[in-house]
Amino acid sequence: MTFPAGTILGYPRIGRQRELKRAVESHWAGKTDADALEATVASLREATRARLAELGLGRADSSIPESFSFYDQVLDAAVTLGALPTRFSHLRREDGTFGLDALFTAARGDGDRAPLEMTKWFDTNYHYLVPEIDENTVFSLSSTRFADQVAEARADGFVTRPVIVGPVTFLALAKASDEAAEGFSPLSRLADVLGVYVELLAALKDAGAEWVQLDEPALVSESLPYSPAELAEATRVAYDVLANAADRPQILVAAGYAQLSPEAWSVLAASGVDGIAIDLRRGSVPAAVPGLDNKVLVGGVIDGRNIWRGDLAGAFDTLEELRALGTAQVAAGTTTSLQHVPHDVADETQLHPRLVSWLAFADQKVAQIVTLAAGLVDGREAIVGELDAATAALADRAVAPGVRVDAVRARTAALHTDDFVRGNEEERVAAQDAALALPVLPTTTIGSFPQTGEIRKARAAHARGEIDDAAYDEFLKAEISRVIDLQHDLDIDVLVHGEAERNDMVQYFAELLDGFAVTQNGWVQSYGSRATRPSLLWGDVSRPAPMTVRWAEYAQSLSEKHVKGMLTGPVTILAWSFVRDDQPLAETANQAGLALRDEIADLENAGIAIIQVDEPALRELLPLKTADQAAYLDWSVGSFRLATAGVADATQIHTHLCYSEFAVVIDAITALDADVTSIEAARSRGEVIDDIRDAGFPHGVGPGVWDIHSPRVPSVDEQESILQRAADALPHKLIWANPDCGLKTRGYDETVESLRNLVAATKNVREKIGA
Ligand code: MET
Ligand SMILES: [Zn+2]
Repeated sequence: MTFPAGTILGYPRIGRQRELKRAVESHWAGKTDADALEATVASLREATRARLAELGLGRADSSIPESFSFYDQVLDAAVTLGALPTRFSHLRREDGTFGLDALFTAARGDGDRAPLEMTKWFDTNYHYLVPEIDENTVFSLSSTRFADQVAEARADGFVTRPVIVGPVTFLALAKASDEAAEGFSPLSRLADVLGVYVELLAALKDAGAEWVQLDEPALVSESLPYSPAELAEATRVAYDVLANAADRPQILVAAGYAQLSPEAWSVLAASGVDGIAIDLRRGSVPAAVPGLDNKVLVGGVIDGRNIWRGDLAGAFDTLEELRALGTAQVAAGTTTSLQHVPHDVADETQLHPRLVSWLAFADQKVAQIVTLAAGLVDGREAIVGELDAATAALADRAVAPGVRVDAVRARTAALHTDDFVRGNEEERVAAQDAALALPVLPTTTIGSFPQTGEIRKARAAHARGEIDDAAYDEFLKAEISRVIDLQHDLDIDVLVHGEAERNDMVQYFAELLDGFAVTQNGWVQSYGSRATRPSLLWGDVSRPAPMTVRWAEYAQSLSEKHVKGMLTGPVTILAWSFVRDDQPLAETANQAGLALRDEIADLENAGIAIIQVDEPALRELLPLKTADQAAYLDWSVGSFRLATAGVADATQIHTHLCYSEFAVVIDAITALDADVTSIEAARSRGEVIDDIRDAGFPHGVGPGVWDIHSPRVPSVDEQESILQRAADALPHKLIWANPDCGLKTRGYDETVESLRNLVAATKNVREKIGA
């Protein structure tokens, strides 16, 4: 059984108009029952199949992936393997399976039953749910969903290729449950999950699948708790069992996001699997190794993670190079699932046509795959017109106005090491102490206040032109003044203006900076039913005019206390946009850094004494390969320093990072040289404080005492205990009291109560430490 000449590793599942979001949220709200939801998503899958066939993928040759998920693909695997934590056992049905209610409850929690933890999927902004495994986890085939979807497609005249997280990646991404013994490693349960995968393969075959795709991106990563050698050995064990299963479809193992480790590559080549899909954008053509002669090799030459039309001729060259490895067949593929890009450039009506001609969203990438596949079958001559058109678009992009701006380039070229260095820390501390007159354990928040329906309505009305600029300004001023009054009432020490003017912490800046475009429909799933709309960073970045100064100045005019200036940092602006791929990220980051530096100078001149530059994405972009990490940290930290190093000693720079894996990037966080850093701490009840102490972190630090990701109101005691833990471990002078992250997703009732408790907790601790 051969493989099609071209395929994609997965397709966006949220729907062109975010139909999935609407359908599941309506179900969660109790407005639609499970049957209605199932019917809606079945029609969504039907539309996806029809669209992919229309774009040129074969209906019956397994080239269309079945990559639908209600919430997350790792959760789907956990449910199918029966591997939900015991706190959800009661949701198992009489026939032993888990239904939709179990899936959603594991994702979202239920009263005291905490949801599965969520974390970033490799170096993307997509979040998966972390399986919890221990010695006693019972694995058993607990859902027929994958097989049902194959059958559904069959009935519709399609032979699709189910996409499932593979056994090694499933366990490598899991964490030991709270019940596990100290030192337990989830991967030690490999032999036990394999039996279930064997059963699953048989069920898929029975339903009509001819190929199955097992995703094993763990095999590219050097950032997991297992070495490449351990992961390769697990791969050997796993695929020996699966390849020898008596009753199975052909197996394609897919490993995108970076170069497959040489160890895993050799193991997979020597194994009995039928195909291997590799990433040739972030990886290169691998070495010839024994066992390839009977394999299909899917060359990931179309980038699943960016939105550029790119170099199609170069992609075809790479496929031809792959043929020299002597595999049974070479097919054209995407590097990863297309779940990381929006659906269709054709849905954008406001973008400049010239920019549009350089872009490829998911549907355009499918068409590129179809072109490359035709070239593999019929020869380069057959597709030369398409290859040349893509090359011409690249050439046009290189010379278009705005892509390279001399004045911007002259500035980055003239940068000097001094531009990245702030004044001596001791002098800074003295100057800030004198200038700011803050109490011990100052209280503050991370920036945003609740984004009420009223705010969203006003923003939309303004965007539609229903209220004019003056009226919208008045609205925002009233909102700022309300938020300032509230903080006065709560007796918070360092205030914020609340960020009501921002639709999103990156897009707001993208709209005001040169070099960016924003989309109308470019939604990308972030987690569950949540999607973001990344901006397109296509040209040289500069700041035509101040972006936040007016609001900061107005807010400061309403208070005797300090109001923080609030900016998004250069690394996060890059990480949460689709960035240009025609120059090193370091150059783009410095351009953004300089734009922010100008903004910070203007804020300082306007009398803002404390300026916060958020970098929640600093950890996320950390390369998966250890060899690449130092260079990344160098330019990312550098761009933050470039943004912030121009201020006077007396101006206090804050930064905010919302994750607790502090230890992983502690040196980089120290090197940011911010005066104060706020981080996530509440979910682990302050565990990260020990890392901060052990590292001898020299700057101010605000370990979040309230987990804002949950609607729960943390009590005074709860917040006090985390703050007390900090006071016991760290010099009191360094500690700040604040929530975990911004409050924009919270409601006002819980916000006011939680902040009141935070202030009370802080006052209690101050008293105890005699401050
Ligand atoms: C994801 S980090 C968010 C920081 C931002 N200043 C806010 O409060 O919303
Ligand atoms: Zn945050």
